[in-house]
This record gives sequence, C-alpha cells and structure tokens, in this order.
Amino acid sequence: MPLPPALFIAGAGTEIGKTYVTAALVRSLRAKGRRVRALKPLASGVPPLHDPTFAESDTGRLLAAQDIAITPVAVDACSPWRFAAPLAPDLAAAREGRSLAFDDLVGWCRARLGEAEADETVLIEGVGGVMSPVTDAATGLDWLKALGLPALLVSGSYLGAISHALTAVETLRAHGVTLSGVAVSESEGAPTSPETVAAAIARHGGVTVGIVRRGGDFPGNLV
Ligand SMILES: Nc1ncnc2c1ncn2[C@@H]1O[C@H](COP(=O)(O)OP(=O)(O)OP(=O)(O)O)[C@@H](O)[C@H]1O
Ligand SMILES: C[C@H](N)[C@H](N)CCCCCC(=O)O
Ligand SMILES: [Mg+2]
Repeated sequence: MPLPPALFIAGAGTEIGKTYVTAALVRSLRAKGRRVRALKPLASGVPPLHDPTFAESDTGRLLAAQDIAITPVAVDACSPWRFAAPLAPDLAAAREGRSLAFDDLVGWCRARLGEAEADETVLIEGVGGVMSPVTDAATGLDWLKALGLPALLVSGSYLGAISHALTAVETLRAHGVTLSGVAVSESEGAPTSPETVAAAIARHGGVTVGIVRRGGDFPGNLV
C-alpha cells in the first residue's frame, strides 16, 4: 500500500510494541528523506518530565526517533494528555482527579492533521488495544473512527498473539477502518518464530503482515 499522509498505529493489546514499531517507522521514513511527525496524544504510565526514566516513556521514545530534545514544549506538542498511573487513561486520569473529553482529543488530533505539510507523514499512536477505553464513554476504536485514518495494527508474537491480532483485524474491518497491514513485533521468549505467527495472521486474516524483530527495523513490505 502506498504511504498515506497519516496513519493510526493501533494495537492488538498493550505493551506489545506499538511505540517500538512507530519509532522504527519514523526512522525508516526519515532515512528515505520523508518528513514525519509522530504523536502519542494520550499516554498513561508516564513519569514526570524531570524523572530520568522519562526518556523511556512512549513520548520520550517517539521524540528521540524524531531527533527532538525532551523539553516541556516538545513533550506537550507530542503528548498533551499524560497521566502517571499505568492504567487505562480514564482510570489514570481519575487517579489525578482529572478527566479527558473525547471531543477535545479528537479535535486536537484533527488540528495536528490539518496543519501537516504536503510532504509530511503524521503517525498517531493509540493507547493499549483497539478497544481499550480512552475516556469513560469512548474506546480507541471510537477515536480511530472519528479521525477516519487508516490503521497499522501492531501485534506481538507471544502465544495467543494470533487470536488477538485476528480479533482486532475483524473488529477494524467490521467498523470500516482501512487496514494498511499488521506489524508483528517479536515478543521476548515467544515459543514460535515471528514468521510462524505472521504467516498465520496473513493466512487467516487475508492481510499484509510484516515482521519487526527484537531490536530490528521496520519491514520493507508495510506502508
Ligand atoms: N521488536 C522489538 N524489539 C525490541 N524491543 C521491543 C520490540 N517490541 C517491543 N519492545 C519492547 O517491549 C516493551 C513494550 O513495547 P512498547 O512500549 O512499544 O509497547 P506498546 O504497545 O507501545 O505499549 P503501550 O500500550 O503502553 O503503548 C518496550 O520496552 C519495548 O522497547
Ligand atoms: C499502562 C499501559 N502501558 C497503557 N499505557 C495503557 C493500557 C490500557 C489497557 C486497558 C485495557 O484494554 O484493559
Ligand atoms: Mg506505546
């Protein structure tokens, strides 16, 4: 599939490699001379900016892939909604006595998409899995549908990943989301090779699947 101007990076689950794959895609596009803007608008489990581990947060990793220094302005521009608790965002927000309005999230993303230059690709990383809650009333799927973007689905290669990926593929299709492909990010200690998992997802899901090895680059057969 040709590179779309913007792509939503959705997950078959949480902690499976969305940020790793997004950062790898940023590096791959930049190496080809393409301008990229990677956003993680809503993030939970994020330490404070001054914490030494901030660099390992989703925001920190996405900024690093773009060669952007971690400053308060850069962090706010990538991830305006950040919550400390490593929970679904609505629960993490509640822990801080805060909440997030779905329309504000969608409106902020639309504004960023609207200001992108013609030669710029915008990547938006979702939260958790396809249907993880983003507010107390909306899921990541509602967010993705409201933006109307094509999705790149990230899956792991752990035992169970095939079903998680295929369930997510079916859900996205049922809701009319264009799927640009599935990236299988190799899970640590998986009992089968990522090739085996990728082949099963491709066969049962009828979708293009690429493999991102441990520490590896973005595959050439996706986007
Ligand atoms: N292909 C890979 N090679 C090396 N490390 C990886 C790979 N995929 C994932 N990881 C590591 O696994 C951990 C979880 O991955 P990552 O943070 O990308 O998941 P995520 O899906 O973005 O999670 P979240 O739902 O919190 O956004 C991170 O430490 C990440 O660096
Ligand atoms: C803390 C974690 N790494 C993510 N930021 C949030 C994952 C939320 C998952 C919610 C769920 O689907 O049950
Ligand atoms: Mg992430």
